[in-house]
Amino acid sequence: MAWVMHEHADVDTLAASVATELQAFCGEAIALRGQALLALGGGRTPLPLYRRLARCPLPWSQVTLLPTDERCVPHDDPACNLREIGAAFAAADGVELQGLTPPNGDPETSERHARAALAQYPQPFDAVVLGMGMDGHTASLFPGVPRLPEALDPASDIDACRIDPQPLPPEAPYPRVTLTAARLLRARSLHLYLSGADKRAVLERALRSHDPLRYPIGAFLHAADARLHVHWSP
Ligand SMILES: O=C1O[C@H](COP(=O)(O)O)[C@@H](O)[C@H](O)[C@H]1O
Repeated sequence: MAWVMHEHADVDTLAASVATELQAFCGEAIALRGQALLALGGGRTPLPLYRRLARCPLPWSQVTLLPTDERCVPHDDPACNLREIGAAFAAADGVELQGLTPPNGDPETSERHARAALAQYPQPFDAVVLGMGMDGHTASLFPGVPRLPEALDPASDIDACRIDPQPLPPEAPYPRVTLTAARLLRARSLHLYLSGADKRAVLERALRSHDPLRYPIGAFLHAADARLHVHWSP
């Protein structure tokens, strides 16, 4: 089994429990290597977790955060994952935020920008926090996009790629750049953070499906060489 389920009573307990785990991963990484590197999912669901983690005592100037994926919008746009993650970590004094896209969000240069940004950091990530959409996408690995097989290939040496979801998701209708499954799967610890009955139903379908092209989160749930910790609350 490549996944382990952790169920929590409510969203507060979920956020507190995962924040404590991530604090420990950061502390260990800083003690061993002098820095911690986390890739964090965007969207709304994980924001309470990030606000909670930001209040944990850590030497934040030794922590770097990157989004797992980005919408190609200017960095001051409310749809920008980096902007929302940065706001959630306002209490984490000195934390470094690394964007995947240029400040103007130009889609044409976003893939190159993301690869150059990632190349500055050692591998692997100390922790990755993934989210999941109602269509089974995770990061910006959307079902049905032509580049999905390449972006999901666990043996790929590509770290990031541009994705143009078709149709564009109504809640965030933008071209995207995403970290690839290969880069994310190499993380020292891998977490999927979910709440609500609707997302649980999608998760159950992805667990049964074994088709990551239909449910991209399946590439992580059923990965041969990685263990995904699934954290869920009603
Ligand atoms: O567009 C995105 O959606 C997913 C899920 O977001 P949520 O708002 O339903 O929690 C997210 O994991 C991904 O990083 C983001 O870009």
